[in-house]
Amino acid sequence: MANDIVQFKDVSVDFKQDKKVVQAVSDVSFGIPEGQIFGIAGYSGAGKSTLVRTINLLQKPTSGEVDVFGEIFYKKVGKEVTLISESKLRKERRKIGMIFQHYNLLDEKTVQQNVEFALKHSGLKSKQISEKAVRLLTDVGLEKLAKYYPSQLSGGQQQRVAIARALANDPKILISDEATSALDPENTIQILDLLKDLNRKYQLTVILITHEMDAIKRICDEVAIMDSGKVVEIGSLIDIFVKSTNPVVRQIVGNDFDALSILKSLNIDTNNRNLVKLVYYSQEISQPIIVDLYAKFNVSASIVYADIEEFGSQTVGIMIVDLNGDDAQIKQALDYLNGLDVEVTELRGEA
Ligand SMILES: Nc1ncnc2c1ncn2[C@@H]1O[C@H](COP(=O)(O)OP(=O)(O)OP(=O)(O)O)[C@@H](O)[C@H]1O
Repeated sequence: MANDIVQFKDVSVDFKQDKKVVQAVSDVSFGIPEGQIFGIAGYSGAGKSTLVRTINLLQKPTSGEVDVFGEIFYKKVGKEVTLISESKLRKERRKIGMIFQHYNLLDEKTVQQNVEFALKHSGLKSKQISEKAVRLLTDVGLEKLAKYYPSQLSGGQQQRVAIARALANDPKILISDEATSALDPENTIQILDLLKDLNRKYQLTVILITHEMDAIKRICDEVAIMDSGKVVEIGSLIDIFVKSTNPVVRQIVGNDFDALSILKSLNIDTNNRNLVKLVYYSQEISQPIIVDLYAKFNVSASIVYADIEEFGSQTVGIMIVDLNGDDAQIKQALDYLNGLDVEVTELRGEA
């Protein structure tokens, strides 16, 4: 689409290992909209890092096309290759920052010098470089630690230095490849929230590669699920975590909203019961539903399972209820729920 900052078109990457060929990425096509926090999730070995390394051509595709900033960076159809020039690629790469699980800081340099090092080829004078480094360290909340050495910092603080360094050349895209995987939960949350702040403040497109679903749920706008080199499904958090029925996606993102798996794990048979799944998008709604169904339709709803989860700023609730009452009134009750913007799925006889 026109506002995609990255577009993959039929991208494949093969690696030759001994006599075997490993297809790390297989015919992947999708776009990453500018200004989004876009998650790429999947198990280890799914091809996430390899795919993302094709953006700045750290990895050339075996076939397919990668467009970045609206330009063809690489295109290979048959034997014909179109490739961005070496000098242009060098310039464009500065607009693509990267952070990883390992911080890769220079131990013998201070925090500020680590950031300044990334500005060596920026064309700025040394005073401007210092000022910019201090500004970047302020952005990541480390201005007070500018004179410290990496070994004196916690993992979360070191990752903040790596983020400041990745932002040194004012990138338009920040690729985060498992950047929170080695951090404890508290530092993970702080780094994720920092990425979100930077995304908002600088309209920075963030590509978040992770196997941590909580990270995706906390900050991503959209997510692509990868498995065995392929993209299995792409969508909003609600599309993927709440609505997807793809078994591979469910296996990767969990079954919190998959009624049949929930019932199976609770050992509950759907036959001979009026089990209904209700999904709703507001925290206040669950209690009134139960009360309303009885008051308005004389239908009693006993809760078999209930959960509420946060997806960014969106709250989503799920209840599985067993309805008891007159058939006609149950039907009216379900119609009523549909009208309340509650998604209703009848589960009778499903498993
Ligand atoms: N340079 C390489 N040479 C050979 N095989 C490779 C190379 N890089 C990756 N692979 C293989 O390609 C597949 C995809 O790897 P990739 O690192 O992209 O997956 P991933 O989803 O990012 O997983 P992880 O988070 O573990 O890195 C794996 O089977 C991996 O072993």
